[in-house]
Amino acid sequence: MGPLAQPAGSQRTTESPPTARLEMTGISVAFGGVLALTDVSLTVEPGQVHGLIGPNGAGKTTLFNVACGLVRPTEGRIVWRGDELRRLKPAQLTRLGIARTLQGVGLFPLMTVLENVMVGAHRHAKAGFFSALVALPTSDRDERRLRERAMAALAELDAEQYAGRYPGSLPYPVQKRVALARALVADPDLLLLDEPASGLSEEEMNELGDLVRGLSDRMSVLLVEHHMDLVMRVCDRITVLDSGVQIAAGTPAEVQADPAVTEAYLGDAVEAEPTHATTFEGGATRG
Ligand SMILES: Nc1ncnc2c1ncn2[C@@H]1O[C@H](COP(=O)(O)OP(=O)(O)OP(=O)(O)O)[C@@H](O)[C@H]1O
Repeated sequence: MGPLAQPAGSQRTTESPPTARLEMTGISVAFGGVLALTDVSLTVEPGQVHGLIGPNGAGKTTLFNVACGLVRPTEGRIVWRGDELRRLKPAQLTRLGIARTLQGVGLFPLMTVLENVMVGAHRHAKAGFFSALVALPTSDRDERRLRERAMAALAELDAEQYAGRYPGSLPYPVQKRVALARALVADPDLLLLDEPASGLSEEEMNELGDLVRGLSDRMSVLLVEHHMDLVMRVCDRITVLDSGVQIAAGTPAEVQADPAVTEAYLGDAVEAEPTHATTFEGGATRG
């Protein structure tokens, strides 16, 4: 897969680098009696790839879900492009210039690959299958334009040959590429990626790393990922959570050198099943 070209219809050029900033400040989330996050702050700077890491149960997915409106924080502020998002809902994301891929794949099984990607380009696209059906364009001209954009996104991810197939008939890594094409076709200013490398081979992961790095000249990326090699290679900054609390933040080198981080991961490796062991420094993975 090569670096993604600007999707057709995009307004941005290389002369106008990304300017959108996501600021999450003092975020706390309680699920019943469980404090999943306590006073966590994270800013994704324009055009940066920001990694979010931490051992199992650290609160990564919860913070990711706060960023995409799936979880409402108990406390804290979310500011996107200078505006506070008080009641962020997943259905508003595309219109706000935010796209996401979730853990797993999440493609609609009864739609073709092309239709799945077209849904991603629709500014009112919602999360459900029937909403997605409604979101498909009605006019021939709209449909043609969307189809072209979706095909361009698929082509950039080397997946255009699967356009007419149903997701369930495709290998998992191809499905992941399609899910990424669906997120990118809307030409977002912020891309939220939850464990994009899970289930990928080393070569596919390297390609994904190149792709994510290449995206940063036109969008910011928040990356939740267990594969340390990938995180260290592609991120400009990293936030580390442990037990719902931020224990470190900085460049990959700073985070790697932080004893609190090593300690958190060592504890996790000791508690984890042998097959899920994580070593922070060796780039070993789990998930
Ligand atoms: N819907 C929920 N209801 C109750 N507790 C939850 C819920 N979602 C998460 N939690 C709890 O919140 C804490 C943080 O979970 P979260 O899934 O955000 O961690 P994580 O860092 O993404 O973990 P992993 O790496 O294992 O996916 C955990 O203790 C988890 O059990």
